[in-house]
Amino acid sequence: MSTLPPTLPDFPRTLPPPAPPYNHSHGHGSAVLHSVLAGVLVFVLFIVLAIAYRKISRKRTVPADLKSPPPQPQKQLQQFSYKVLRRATSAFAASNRLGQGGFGSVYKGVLPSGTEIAVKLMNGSGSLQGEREFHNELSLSTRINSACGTHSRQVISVLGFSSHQNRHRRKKMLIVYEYMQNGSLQDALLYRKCPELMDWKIRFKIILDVAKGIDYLHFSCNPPIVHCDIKPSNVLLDCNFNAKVADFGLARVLGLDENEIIETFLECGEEEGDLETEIADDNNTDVEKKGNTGDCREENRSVAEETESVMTRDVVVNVDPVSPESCRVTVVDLEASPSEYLERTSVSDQISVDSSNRRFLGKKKSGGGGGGGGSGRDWWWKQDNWGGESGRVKDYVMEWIGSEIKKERPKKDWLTTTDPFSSEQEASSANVPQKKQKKKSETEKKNRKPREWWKEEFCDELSNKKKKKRRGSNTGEMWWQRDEEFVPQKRKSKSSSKSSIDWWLDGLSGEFRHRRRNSQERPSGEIPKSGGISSTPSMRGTVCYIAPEKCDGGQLSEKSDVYSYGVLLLVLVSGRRPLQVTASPMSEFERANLISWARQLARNGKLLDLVDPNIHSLDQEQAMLCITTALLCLHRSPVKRPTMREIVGMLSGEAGPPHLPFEFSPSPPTNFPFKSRRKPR
Ligand SMILES: Nc1ncnc2c1ncn2[C@@H]1O[C@H](COP(=O)(O)OP(=O)(O)OP(=O)(O)O)[C@@H](O)[C@H]1O
Repeated sequence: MSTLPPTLPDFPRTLPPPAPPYNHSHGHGSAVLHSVLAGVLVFVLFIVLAIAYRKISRKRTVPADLKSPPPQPQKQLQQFSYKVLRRATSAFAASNRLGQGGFGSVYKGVLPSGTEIAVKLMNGSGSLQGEREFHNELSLSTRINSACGTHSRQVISVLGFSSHQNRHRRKKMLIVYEYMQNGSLQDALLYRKCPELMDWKIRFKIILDVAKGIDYLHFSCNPPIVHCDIKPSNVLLDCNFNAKVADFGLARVLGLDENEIIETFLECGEEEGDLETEIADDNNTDVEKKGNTGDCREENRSVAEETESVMTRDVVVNVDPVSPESCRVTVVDLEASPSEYLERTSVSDQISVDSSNRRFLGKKKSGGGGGGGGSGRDWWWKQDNWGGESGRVKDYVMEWIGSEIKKERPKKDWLTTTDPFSSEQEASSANVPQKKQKKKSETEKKNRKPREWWKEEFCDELSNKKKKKRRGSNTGEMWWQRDEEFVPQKRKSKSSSKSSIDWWLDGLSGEFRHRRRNSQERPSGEIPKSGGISSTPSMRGTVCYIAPEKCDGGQLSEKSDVYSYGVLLLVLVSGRRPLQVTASPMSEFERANLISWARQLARNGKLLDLVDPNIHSLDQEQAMLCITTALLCLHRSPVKRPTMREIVGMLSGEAGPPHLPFEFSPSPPTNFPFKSRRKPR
């Protein structure tokens, strides 16, 4: 019997739908798509990162041609802490004060290592110009330390700096220099009258040292550095009277913009003030307010000043950067009210000029003047131009001469003796009522402001003399009128309209007014920009020492230092200031302007009359050499001045002696009146 297996329920035979046949090409495509997408993403990310990286790295690395100047101050100069410098100078004690400049005081200090230093404390609060000078000086010093190769023995060494800001955000900027035991040449020669400087050998060495120092800046530094403010107070003397050129606050690197030089220094780190330093700040302010009471050098100076017949006082110079022709000088005495100051005006040979910020600075050299005044010469002042009480250079000199002569008038009325009207007055003096009248008018006359009486008496006298001269009478002619005769014919005819005082002022580096010169007279024949606008952003220098072309919109060049060096040479040989009236007689008045006097002596063949009578062991040949070189340096045209290298050659005897400029040769023109000093090779 067969049993059939039970039939399985008839399940619907539904098979799952067949899996879609595997599409090989589709799967491959999406994988490719994914990988492409990922690739694009990576690529984009890479691009973004690359751009970001480039941006960041561009910020960090400035192209080499835009970097200027390469040396960073922090790397080159030591950054001292304010505390260290404060301790070194006994909290800037008055007894340690060495002197005062335009933007602050200089103090003597001793570092813990025993090194003697001089610390210039620049009070930067509110003075942008002070800050700029600070950075400029640091920058230039770094450059001199690094870029100019071996440091010159004739240029001051800057050891370091400190920039400190206290809680009240008052900025103190300090520069540390090597200490120069004999201070500035100005002090040593003109105030202290150091006996050592009466030795010709030492004077001549200083002359040579300064020339070498400037030569180093012009020829060993690349690009050359123009000091822009060569004057006796910027020449410092060490214990052996070796001279060094100092103060680079106004110096410039040829071809570099001032801002480029300074920029790197603006990022200098500033120390945060702590309580101790702030207390010191307060003390310091007191010290500065009290002034210098214990410095024996200051005492010497004031004694010297009392004995001097001419009091000196600094003035403020305003040079408009837009129109340099409006070069103005203002005589300021802070102790006098603006209306008073004219009465107390005196001579100045130390005027710092800077127009970049229209800030003006000056420092008083002595009290006195027309009637008392301050004690001690040190003060500093900075402020914006205050209008009203200013005048042109000519006005200033006229005022100054006026005040000088006024002082002398009670003794000798030398001006009125040549006055054609004075004799008439004297003739009528027998008449008593007229006498009273005369007395009254004389008191009125005496009470006039210098400007007024100068104009009335002196200028009237000049015009009378001129009238006389035109009529054929040459008697009583004044020397500055004769000066015109020595001007080359071409110039003379051009400038016939100039007043006589203009020629006098010309000798005072006062060619401020010779604005339109022909292009050949300018260095490299460059043509002045229209409107007389200076190609340099600011004009800087010291009146009497500043080269005429600098006030004339001329381009900055090494030759302006050469001019200033020429004035310094004359000051060193003669032992006097460039502008000085020492007594009332006419003969002394003629000597008031050192440059004009030197030129006049050269024409008369009496160069040696210029030599300081206090000098001993004089080498006449060297003295003649110095004065002749000075006259060459003082040439009106910068291109005709010798270079500092040539000057060093002439003075050291390595080059042939200079020839007296033709216009100064006593007729017939002769060669230089001494033997060749050329060293045998
Ligand atoms: N390194 C130094 N060693 C000794 N004395 C110094 C030193 N530096 C400056 N002095 C003294 O301090 C005085 C002031 O110097 P500073 O350079 O501040 O001003 P200045 O050159 O006289 O005037 P200005 O700032 O208007 O050019 C100098 O005249 C000098 O007597």
